[in-house]
Amino acid sequence: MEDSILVVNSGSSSVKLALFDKHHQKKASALAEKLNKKDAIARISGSPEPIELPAGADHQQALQILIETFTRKELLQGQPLAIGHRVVHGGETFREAALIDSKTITAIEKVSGLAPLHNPVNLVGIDAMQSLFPSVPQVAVFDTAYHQSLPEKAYRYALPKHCYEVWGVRRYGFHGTSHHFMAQEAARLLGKAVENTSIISAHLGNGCSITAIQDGKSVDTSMGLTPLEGLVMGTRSGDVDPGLFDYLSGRGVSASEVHTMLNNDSGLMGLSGHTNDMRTLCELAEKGDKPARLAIDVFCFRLARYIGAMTASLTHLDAVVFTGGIGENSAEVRQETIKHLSLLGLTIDPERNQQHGKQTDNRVSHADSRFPILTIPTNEELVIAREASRLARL
Ligand SMILES: Nc1ncnc2c1ncn2[C@@H]1O[C@H](COP(=O)(O)OP(=O)(O)O)[C@@H](O)[C@H]1O
Ligand SMILES: CC(=O)OP(=O)(O)O
Ligand SMILES: [Mg+2]
Repeated sequence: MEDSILVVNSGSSSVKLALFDKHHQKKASALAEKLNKKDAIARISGSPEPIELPAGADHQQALQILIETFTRKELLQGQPLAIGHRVVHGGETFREAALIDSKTITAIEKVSGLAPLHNPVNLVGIDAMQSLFPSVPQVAVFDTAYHQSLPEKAYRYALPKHCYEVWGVRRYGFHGTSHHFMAQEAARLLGKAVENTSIISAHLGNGCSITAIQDGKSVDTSMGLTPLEGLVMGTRSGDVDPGLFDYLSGRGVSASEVHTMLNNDSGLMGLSGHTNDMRTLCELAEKGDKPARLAIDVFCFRLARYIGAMTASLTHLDAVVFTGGIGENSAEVRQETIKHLSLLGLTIDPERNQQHGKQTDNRVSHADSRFPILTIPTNEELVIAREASRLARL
């Protein structure tokens, strides 16, 4: 008898799948990447053999092949009990996860232009799963939902009122599923109730954002109307002067070219001219590559400025938390960032930091640090599986 909950996390060029049992233990996971490219490829975790995808395979094809592989390997027997999807932008409609029906899909479509790298592929994932498993309940878990607690002073831009009232131009915030999980995990590690726990949570993956969490609730965050604002990211610029549009248009660069530049060709990729992969950049910088060093420096300095800024939203602080592929694994990024924050009394313990806090109690801060600094592995898939179970009433 099948007891799986399937989680689908579609990114711009990749799709991640995870299978959980009814008790939310992970049974299997898979990743398909380089989608829509000649060398599209997939892999099931723990299996050494990659799965061949047809050249140029898209999200729909990749999902179908991965589900067939799960079924052939008897990781999935029959239909899952429920399917949870990560959906990046939920606008102001969704304060929490929602069962997917035609109304939910229309609402997701309506805000797709605000997360152009994410929402359209999230919808492809939903459509693919509805075709494969038409009678299974499906749930959308929104990156924006956790940030619906932002106070108005944090979510409004200083723009003419009608921008918000007519067009919904406001800060929404993203990676909420991960930041929410950080609040819960930090509370558990610190032995506190989440309602009394206040942290600064830095989610540093391909997309990067930082959130101030006061007493378990998001009160400020670095991403805005779209997932472009704020920190330096893999290929996204984060904050730039909006005067850039006018300046570059005077030099023959169209708005859509600037959009592509800021989303796809900037950030670590733009500064280094090599790659958006932080691990590779650290290796290159170690060998003396100057653009790679600069990319890391700009990344860490911007992050440090934001950690400082986030303290304005908090009345107390229990910990600064690092997560995401970079936050969990890069001792160098944590060290270089925290170096800028000695005025706040934050200090790193080099040995604990090298071990990513794993051999201790998740702490990478020095005993003298005014506030603890923790590394916590994020687990967006687990949160999505829990939400899917809850809404599907399993
Ligand atoms: N050991 C490491 N050192 C530095 N960076 C790392 C390390 N492991 C992973 N990363 C970086 O993490 C980033 C990807 O983060 P991840 O959270 O997996 O991304 P996504 O947002 O796609 O889920 C990449 O820049 C990658 O280089
Ligand atoms: C919202 C966002 O930036 O997501 P990701 O990090 O998956 O690109
Ligand atoms: Mg991610």
